[in-house]
Amino acid sequence: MSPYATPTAPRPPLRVALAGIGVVGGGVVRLLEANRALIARRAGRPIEIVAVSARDRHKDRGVDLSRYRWEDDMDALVAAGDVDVVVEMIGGADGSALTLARRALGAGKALVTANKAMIAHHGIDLARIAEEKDTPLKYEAAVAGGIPVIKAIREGASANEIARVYGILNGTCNYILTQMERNGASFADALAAAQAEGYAEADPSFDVDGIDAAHKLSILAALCFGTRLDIGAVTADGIRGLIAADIREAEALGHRVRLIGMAERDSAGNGGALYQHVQPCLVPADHPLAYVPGALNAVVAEGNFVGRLFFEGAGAGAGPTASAIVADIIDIARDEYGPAFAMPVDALDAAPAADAGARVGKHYVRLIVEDRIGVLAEIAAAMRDAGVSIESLIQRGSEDGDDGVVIVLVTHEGPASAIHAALAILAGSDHVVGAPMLMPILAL
Ligand SMILES: NC(=O)c1ccc[n+]([C@@H]2O[C@H](COP(=O)([O-])OP(=O)(O)OC[C@H]3O[C@@H](n4cnc5c(N)ncnc54)[C@H](O)[C@@H]3O)[C@@H](O)[C@H]2O)c1
Ligand SMILES: N[C@@H](CCO)C(=O)O
Ligand code: NA
Repeated sequence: MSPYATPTAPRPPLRVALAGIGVVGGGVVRLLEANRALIARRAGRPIEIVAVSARDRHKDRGVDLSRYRWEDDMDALVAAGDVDVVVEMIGGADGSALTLARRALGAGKALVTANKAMIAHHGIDLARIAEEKDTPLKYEAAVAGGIPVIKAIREGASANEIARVYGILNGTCNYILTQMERNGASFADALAAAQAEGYAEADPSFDVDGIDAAHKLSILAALCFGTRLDIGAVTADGIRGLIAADIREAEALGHRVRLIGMAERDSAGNGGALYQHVQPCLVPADHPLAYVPGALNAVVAEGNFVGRLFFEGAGAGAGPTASAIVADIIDIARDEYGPAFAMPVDALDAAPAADAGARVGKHYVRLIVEDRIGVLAEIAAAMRDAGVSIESLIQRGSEDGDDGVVIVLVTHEGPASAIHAALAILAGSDHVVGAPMLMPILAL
């Protein structure tokens, strides 16, 4: 039948079961209820919640679940004959979420998930089951929340070879950084506020240690480069080590600090090796990424015909995440789906990991040192011995509550491995207090 044809009989409703009714699950219930009529017109048929399941039936979630069938046991969602789509919003790479996902796909049901940890670790396995069962596996909400970036790259940019993909992939970290930058908030207070807003993972160390962004980056890399997901090849440094002085010094240097995930083909052409790294970086203050505030995310993809694409929008929170999940459900209702990673699993290549230490660029190094004669000479000697050329060096007074003075170095272009070597030398110094902070200065 032509897709333009009016169906002779109304299409039956698409029947959806929701597993995990927390921040995201509550948002999905609210969205499906609020936009029910519009969604039915766009999807060509009604979308109905037929069953819900979570850990605690009696928890107050601010949504009325009494009109939906409650299942204590998630397996019942898979076994039910009246469920077409299972929506997984539990979280965690393994455990209940993975068991549910495998069983749902194995039973030939469509799976929609917001779970980047699970997709990053098990996406290939799950995509294989989906292919074998000819059923959809959709995960728009898993990467950059409400930004339709999976759809944009998988479909809109599918004609392009993509050389590089990068961006702000964690709403919690961006919220913390902008709170520190704009309001002088402490790290702990800003994190608590992000948690209260529902942005953070159940264990917020996944956010602040860069792990959540690494999950998302690995998924983007697979999509952009046609490579097999390899979370083990992604290195991640988080934002725990940042202090207020880093935010100030970055500004004084004409930059802002952002947690950036970047995946790129090795320009040295080492058999298509892939660089995949998450780390706090100095971004030029006039680059669009520097203007991304709060829990927003942004993704930049560079295609060989389309050029630079920039996507920005809410990366976390109930509403935006629900928007992405329901868009996936609508695609399923329209029978619009294809391979999860834009090509069949067997067509994806394995890409070796590129040597991150060989990457050349300018770097920001912040040290806290004892205020005594000879310390600057010691730092300069460590840099010289490791082959690091210093462009500028600033010494500031002591940080509140700290004994030492703050030294900020900007290096000339050089390999990251040389700076690591210099910092390893300085780690042996009695005069360096605490851990240094190293950030690439991006030239975007
Ligand atoms: N919060 C966000 O902004 C956001 C955005 C994008 C993606 N996500 C992802 O969405 C998923 C859910 O996140 P959330 O913020 O809604 O979490 P949440 O903690 O608010 O909700 C999780 C839900 O799963 C249930 N649950 C947890 N463990 C369970 C188990 N073992 N068995 C049965 N039920 C269990 C909980 O009872 C709760 O209802 C995660 O994968 C998260 O990474 C969250
Ligand atoms: N904890 C995640 C949720 C969205 O994936 C974040 O802060 O970005
Ligand atoms: Na998204």
